[in-house]
Amino acid sequence: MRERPISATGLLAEFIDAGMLQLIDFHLARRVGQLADEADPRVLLALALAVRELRLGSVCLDLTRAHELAPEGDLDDGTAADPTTLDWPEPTSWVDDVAASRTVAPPGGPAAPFRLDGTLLYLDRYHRLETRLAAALRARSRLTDFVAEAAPEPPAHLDEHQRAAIAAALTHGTTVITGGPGTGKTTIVAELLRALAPHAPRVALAAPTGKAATRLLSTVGGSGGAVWGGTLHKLLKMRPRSAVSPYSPVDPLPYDVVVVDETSMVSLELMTVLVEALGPGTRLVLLGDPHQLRSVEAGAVLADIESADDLVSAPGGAVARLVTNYRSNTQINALAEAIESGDARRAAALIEASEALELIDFDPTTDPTSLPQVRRDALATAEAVRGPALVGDGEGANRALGGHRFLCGHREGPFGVTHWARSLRAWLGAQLPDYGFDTRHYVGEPLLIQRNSDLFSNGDTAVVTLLGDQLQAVVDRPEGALSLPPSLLDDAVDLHAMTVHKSQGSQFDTVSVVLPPVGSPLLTRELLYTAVTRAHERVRIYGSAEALAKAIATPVRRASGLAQAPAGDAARTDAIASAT
Ligand SMILES: Nc1ncnc2c1ncn2[C@@H]1O[C@H](COP(=O)(O)OP(=O)(O)OP(=O)(O)O)[C@@H](O)[C@H]1O
Repeated sequence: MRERPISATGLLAEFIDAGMLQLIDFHLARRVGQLADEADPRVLLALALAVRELRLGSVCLDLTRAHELAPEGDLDDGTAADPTTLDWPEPTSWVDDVAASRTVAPPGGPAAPFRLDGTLLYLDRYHRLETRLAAALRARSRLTDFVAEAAPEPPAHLDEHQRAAIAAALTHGTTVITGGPGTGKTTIVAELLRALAPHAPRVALAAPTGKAATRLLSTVGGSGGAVWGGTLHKLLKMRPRSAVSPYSPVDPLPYDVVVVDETSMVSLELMTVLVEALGPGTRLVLLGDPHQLRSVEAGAVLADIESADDLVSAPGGAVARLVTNYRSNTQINALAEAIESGDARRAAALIEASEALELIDFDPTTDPTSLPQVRRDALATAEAVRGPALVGDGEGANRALGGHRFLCGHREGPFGVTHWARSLRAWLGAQLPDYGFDTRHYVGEPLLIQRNSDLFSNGDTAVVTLLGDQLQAVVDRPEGALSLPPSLLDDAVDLHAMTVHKSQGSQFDTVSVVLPPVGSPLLTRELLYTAVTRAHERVRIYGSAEALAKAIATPVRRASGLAQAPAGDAARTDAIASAT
């Protein structure tokens, strides 16, 4: 039985019991209701669901589609109820009741903790962020200073989409370049910066993670001119957990061009701060793959911008799409396309027909290392890493580490990283001499770094290597291997398996994906797509055919009003004026 406070009764109790609301959602809605004398359970339900949706990454709740929401978690105890059997309020009168509540105000209306914009219910702060971002992007789309600029002919070896993307970025103030892995996003940034060097000498290359920023900098940093590289937080001089930057249109970022990689991982808040920090003379180029997993915080900004007609649009803005994956084999590309388009039957047929693709069902109650393919991949990778590590070749060990990776959707439980990494290490410890001690470092130990420093980035990997008679952690850095005493990486974690989330931006020859089980909220199309597209030669999917089909049929729904915000919406513009 789920925990439920005695203050929750009636409708709210029903939704808590069904796994649709957590206690935090309930308490927040109830407190706001108390402060504003709001006792209507239908209104409190709307507020609580809006809080829940924000917690899960949506910017708002569409009241007319609330009945499509699924319960969260609690897979094992079977207490999650079928949400269609719940007593959902009738949408039209629900919207009216919510609109009439003192807890809620319309866009541009008086101060209130929640805003109702049409049928979208927001926490006020997120409505303001969305309004500010839409206004800032639209204002940039009206900048025409770059439009007439003479664009040199892009290099002939690039494909037509890549050439069009470079031409777009040369002649627009804001350009969004989307494309799956290996479609040449990084390649064209190098070409773009070369072409821009005469007019745009001050360049900033940024990304949401330190690792992605370093990778971009090392790949394209040598294209000429002075190039700054780092995380978006560093670029914007934002303190941890702060949403404020000292930069603004009055005192903008001092760059001629700002390029952002891995934009799909950028939250609504961070994107708003970024776009508002740009002066009219600064070009903005956003790169990313909108089909990958979204930011940890609320928002799906890249996907919203790509799908909206007028957020980044002519004359000052352009969206360009790259399509050809030059890195992965064609079967992996075809599988990724089938996943992306929601075609589970085609995905299953491709897996059935291809040598490079495998679906392996497994029993979660048995140890993962009871599966022969798991044992083979784990042992082959550990031996390939340990060999060079034993003879002081840290770079070779890191290269071998990129040969294969176990990726899990879950962190905990039988499908999770902790369980898989622990059992893989224990089994390998029985196969290889001096391998896999819990208490001290060992030769060939694969590590995942989880914090940023001046020397390394969160997400970097390292292998413990025997250098002379010393154990050193050799960190894989884009600019070259870095040797450190392993004690400096004591907070790094075991890398026999990692989460799909953490794998974003990385590539491996072979990927083994451990799918979450049917019923898990993490079993989504984006998770599977992200995992599969990390591989360029071979993919093994550990999970049932049902879980595979379910993942492909379940796109992450992140509600936001960004893509639909009507152009020139007076109410929204007024809201900005009153908010700032
Ligand atoms: N037009 C092209 N012809 C041949 N090879 C290409 C072309 N464009 C890119 N490549 C090659 O394809 C590989 C992938 O390119 P790149 O790293 O730029 O893609 P990406 O979109 O940035 O990938 P990811 O997002 O996965 O890092 C590189 O080895 C690059 O040299």
